[in-house]
Amino acid sequence: MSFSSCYIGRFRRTFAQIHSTIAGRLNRQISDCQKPVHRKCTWMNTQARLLSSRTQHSYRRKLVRNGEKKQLVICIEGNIASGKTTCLEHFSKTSDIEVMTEPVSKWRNVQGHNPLGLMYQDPSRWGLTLQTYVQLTMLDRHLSTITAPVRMMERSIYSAKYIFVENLYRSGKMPDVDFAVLSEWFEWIIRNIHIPVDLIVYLQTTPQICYERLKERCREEEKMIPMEYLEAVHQLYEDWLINKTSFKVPAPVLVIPADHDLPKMIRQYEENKEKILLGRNA
Ligand SMILES: Nc1ncnc2c1ncn2[C@@H]1O[C@H](COP(=O)(O)OP(=O)(O)O)[C@@H](O)[C@H]1O
Ligand SMILES: O=c1ccn([C@H]2C[C@H](O)[C@@H](COP(=O)(O)O)O2)c(=O)[nH]1
Repeated sequence: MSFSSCYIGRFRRTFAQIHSTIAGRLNRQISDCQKPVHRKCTWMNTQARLLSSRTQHSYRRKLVRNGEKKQLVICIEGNIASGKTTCLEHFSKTSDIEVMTEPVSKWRNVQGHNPLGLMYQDPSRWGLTLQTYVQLTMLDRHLSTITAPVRMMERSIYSAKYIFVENLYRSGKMPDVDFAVLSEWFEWIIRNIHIPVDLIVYLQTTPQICYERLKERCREEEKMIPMEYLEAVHQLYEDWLINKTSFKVPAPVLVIPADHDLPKMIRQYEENKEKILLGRNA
């Protein structure tokens, strides 16, 4: 087999895997968000109907998650090492809440490769690779079946794009063409797939505290992260969720100050539990 046919064969297999992952998570129905339509059709038919519906009507139809019901989806957002996983651990003890951490283990090992580590070593070369995989795995998380009345998940497909892709691009570490490809992928996803988020819980920290916690956690790939990186991520989060000057915020935001020690954080989580369970920020 020639090098090119072997390469094309591998590309086709990878594309088929990605396609079946996403398609498998989707209900093969189309929905207009206000008026759900319950028509069964194939993935290809769905695409065809989406296209035709867009040309004929002003409202937009989106693909929906398998078995989508009225469960609440809460996304926990915050800087690296702000305490998101620790927060989820706390709420995992509550009945009726399903917690879902970020798929970091996948980002550290995809078929024996470590895109997270590669990205930190050479962001210009590997930023696109990591963020493409982050986008896929986060989409997979958003579309997976919810098994409890409330789902709390760590970060979202939105922060992957609005914080991490944006940071790579703004810092000059992502070439224009990589940013354009990722942006078109992202825009297609949010235009065509319904990704419900009911509340964003923002763990608001100072970059200095995150730096200390990052050092304490000591994840191998993150050893070279400088303070400036955490400051840039912090500013992007503040502009998105507090100042609301950068990107559209997909849900109401509940801000929890998170520089405090663990006992105080747990008290704050308990104080905010009812709001979180109701998906409210006030
Ligand atoms: N309130 C806190 N005070 C001190 N250390 C904390 C606190 N919350 C978390 N940590 C520690 O900080 C590190 C990062 O926390 P983690 O929950 O993994 O953050 P994230 O998931 O946001 O990256 C971990 O070592 C964790 O034990
Ligand atoms: O889109 C993303 C999301 C996360 N990362 C990096 C940042 C951290 O090194 C790890 C996991 O983040 P935590 O805040 O510790 O959960 O993944 C990224 O590069 N791009």
